[in-house]
Amino acid sequence: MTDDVAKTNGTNPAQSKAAAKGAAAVKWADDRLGLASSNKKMIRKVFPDHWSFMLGEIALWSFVVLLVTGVFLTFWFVPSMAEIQYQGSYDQLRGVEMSQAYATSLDISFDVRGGLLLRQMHHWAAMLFIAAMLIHMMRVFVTGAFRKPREVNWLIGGVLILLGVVEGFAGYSLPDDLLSGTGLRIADGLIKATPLVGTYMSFFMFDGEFPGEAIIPRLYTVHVLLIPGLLLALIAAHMLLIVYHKHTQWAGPGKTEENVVGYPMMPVYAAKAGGFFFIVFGVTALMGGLLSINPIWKYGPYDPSKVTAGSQPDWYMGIAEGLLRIMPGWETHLFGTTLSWNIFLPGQVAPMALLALILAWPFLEAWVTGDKREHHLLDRPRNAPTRTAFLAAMVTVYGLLWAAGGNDIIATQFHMNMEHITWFMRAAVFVVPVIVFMIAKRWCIALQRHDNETLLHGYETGIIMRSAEGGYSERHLPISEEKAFALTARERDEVLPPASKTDADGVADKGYRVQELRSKLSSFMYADNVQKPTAAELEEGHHHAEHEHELEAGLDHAADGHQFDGHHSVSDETLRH
Ligand code: HEM
Ligand code: HEM
Repeated sequence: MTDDVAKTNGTNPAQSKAAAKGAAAVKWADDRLGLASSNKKMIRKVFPDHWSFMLGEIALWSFVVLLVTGVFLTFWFVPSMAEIQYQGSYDQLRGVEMSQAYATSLDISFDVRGGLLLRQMHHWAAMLFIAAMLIHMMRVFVTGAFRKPREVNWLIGGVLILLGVVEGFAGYSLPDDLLSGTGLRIADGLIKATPLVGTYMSFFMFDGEFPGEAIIPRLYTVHVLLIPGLLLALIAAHMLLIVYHKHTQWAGPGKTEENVVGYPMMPVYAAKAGGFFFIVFGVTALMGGLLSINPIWKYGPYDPSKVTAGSQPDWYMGIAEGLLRIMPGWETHLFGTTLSWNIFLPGQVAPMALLALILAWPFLEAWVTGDKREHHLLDRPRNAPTRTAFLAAMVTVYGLLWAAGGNDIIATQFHMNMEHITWFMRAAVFVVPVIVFMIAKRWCIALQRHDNETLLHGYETGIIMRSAEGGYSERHLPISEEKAFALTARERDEVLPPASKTDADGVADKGYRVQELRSKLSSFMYADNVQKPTAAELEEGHHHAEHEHELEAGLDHAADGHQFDGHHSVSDETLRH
């Protein structure tokens, strides 16, 4: 800054005076806030470029849209369950007794200018927020971006997704229409199913018997203050950790575990990210303007004696719904109380167990491999077949439960028996993910093999050559150095040797069982993987290719300009890996 001022000093006195004033102001602020030095670093912060890094940003910007539209909604929404008579402009409900929360939600939809747009934008942004988080989480998982040093950010992410879902559910409950109340009724059932303390918890939450008068004002505080505050704090921590760790990158020439290659924050990345905010805002505005969502006027106010046909929860609740629908009606009666496993297991235990398993995966992987190094280069999904297959299995569980949540719709649309669908789903959620796991794992391994083929023998050109003897063969050409580098920029997987019952001195090893489990998991996870070719194999591959080249020398013209240059198909740099 002072350098710039000195330069201007020499040129124009009027300008230099203004610049000196500006510098003084900046110095004043910097002395107190220390921003200049930290900003200097931030400005030069490098961010690698890949489309998949956009997913976290979609989550971020849709959260901003939620904050902005949510604040507007608070101007008109009254979170009260006090009964009033609706007198707004929606004819079909005029004169109906309803809560003030429902009446003001109707007002926002019909009588506040732009209100429906904002309500719908808010709701679409909520859908997008959770979808973006989930897909972002999958990309982090499948590329191994959760490895050291990013495990804490992975766990923060886990809390973010959980809070996001609860926040969405709380929002969905606020308008107090029939769908809201039906959702709350399910939540009440889930809470009551907690063994021993369930009823007390429900009474505590609803301030007495369901539905009571307290739930909407309470959910309102949770929805506009508590959870947004927590989300904001955690997102800030998430971002700070990304800056601190630096972003991961894909392997390629010049990109190592020690550097980050990409665009600087200023001006490129800031402009890109800033522009992206407007795209996300624009898309949600378009959706809010054009696509109807949650038409709360359709079913009327909440009435515990009514249920709606055809009501659907928001998409992210689909799996909870599916779990509840396929669970057999198990109950235990003990000392005059009923333990409702039919609700407790699918409603609380199963979703939490699934989330815990996914969140624990990085730690499980690190324990099995014993790898304590930092990783800044991403794994190609195929190079971690077990991890990728596990994700495929989880997505399958999710999809099946989602379908199970719509078993009534499947039954009516496809003229099927609902009982049959339920029975099918009960078996399918255990069997199909295992099959998917096996297929996905073999698929990854096949792709690894394909990579090795390409490295050793070049890529298939589709050009069929006829030899002097009359035989046909396909022409292969070497891949570029960049590609060869990227393909070989991975490590060999090590499989732990079987555990031994005694240590080196023949004394029984106490940790034997744990070591045995670890080595079994290690061979389950890594033994079938195809390792990248060794330097010697690559060398041999290219000699072989050269030999072929000599044989084919006279027939070379068809390969439209590509020179077969065996020496360069595998560079020295590649061999280093
Ligand atoms: C409110 C929700 C979230 C927001 C706003 C958010 C935002 C971001 C952004 C902008 C990035 C950098 C760009 C990118 O890699 O996409 C990032 C990276 C990351 N996020 Fe999130 N995220 C959220 C939720 C999650 C969740 C649910 C998880 C996982 C459970 C997660 C784990 C991570 C990790 C491990 C990184 C570092 C990845 C790397 O350096 O390659 N995040 N997040
Ligand atoms: C992650 C953040 C958020 C999510 C996922 C979310 C989700 C939702 C959803 C799904 C609804 C139901 C909308 C409908 O009636 O169709 C809703 C309603 C509402 N939200 Fe949010 N919201 C979030 C943040 C906020 C914030 C930060 C505020 C205010 C500061 C807010 C204020 C409201 C209000 C006042 C309503 C009731 C309006 C109405 O339904 O008529 N929300 N929210």
